[in-house]
Amino acid sequence: MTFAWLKGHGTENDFVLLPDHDGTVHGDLDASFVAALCDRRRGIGADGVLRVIRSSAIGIESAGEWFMDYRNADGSISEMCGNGTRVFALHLADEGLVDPSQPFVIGTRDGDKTMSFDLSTGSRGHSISVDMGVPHVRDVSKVSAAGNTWEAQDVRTGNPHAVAFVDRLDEVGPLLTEPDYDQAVYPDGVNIEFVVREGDRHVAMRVHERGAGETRSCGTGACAVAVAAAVADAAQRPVTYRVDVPGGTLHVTWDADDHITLTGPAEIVARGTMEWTA
Ligand SMILES: N[C@@H](CCC[C@H](N)C(=O)O)C(=O)O
Repeated sequence: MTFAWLKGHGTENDFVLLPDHDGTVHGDLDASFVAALCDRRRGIGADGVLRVIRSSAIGIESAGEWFMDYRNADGSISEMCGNGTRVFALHLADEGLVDPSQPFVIGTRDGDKTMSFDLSTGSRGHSISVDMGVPHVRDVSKVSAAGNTWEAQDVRTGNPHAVAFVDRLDEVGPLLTEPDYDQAVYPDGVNIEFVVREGDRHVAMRVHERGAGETRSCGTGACAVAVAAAVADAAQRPVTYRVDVPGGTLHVTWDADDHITLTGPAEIVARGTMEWTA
């Protein structure tokens, strides 16, 4: 099989994009194929795959023509990827498949998301916002790493997150293995964020992602972190947090209508075709 691919990232959370508009190229998108593509030694290398497919072709109801079929680096499916939405939207705009001068909708497994480009700087794609919908704040459980245990706020931003405020980001160790968490609270696994305060409405985080390990950024995670910080701060909404990640900076606004908006950059860095023999 020969297929086209692109490589992009949002604050260094990187993705292989697979154009497959009618679903005829990749079929069911096999998990072992996704894992091989994402492998940083024997594949292209990425934290996840974004298949670009028509909503009608994947059979999921959406007001948007285009569906972000997201897969983690290990081949597992997640409901949502915040950084992925911006990279996906930039690709659609680059290919002339959407008009970036107007907000437009893309489909995801967490429902429809409205994308908006800030074209004011003239550098299209360098500031893209996504309406992430309404977060769900649940209970507190515990997470452990490097011999330490912290309380972690359960926040759902389309996918599950455990947000732990720590004194220093290096006290969680190298995060080469998954931190311990309460499997009764997160039976389907969890993305775990470790957060420090940097100033007023300003935090920094590291993340261990379900299905990908430690990554340089996580958009849904940044949203969960901002929500956890706003809850801890008893902040009046609307409120905006700057969230520094190892791969850059994101901004998260939690509005009076309860919706969260994630804003950050996106870039397409490479493209090619690949011969694949199973
Ligand atoms: N990096 C993503 C989140 C990807 C999905 C996550 N690993 C999960 O399994 O839920 C983001 O930017 O949100």
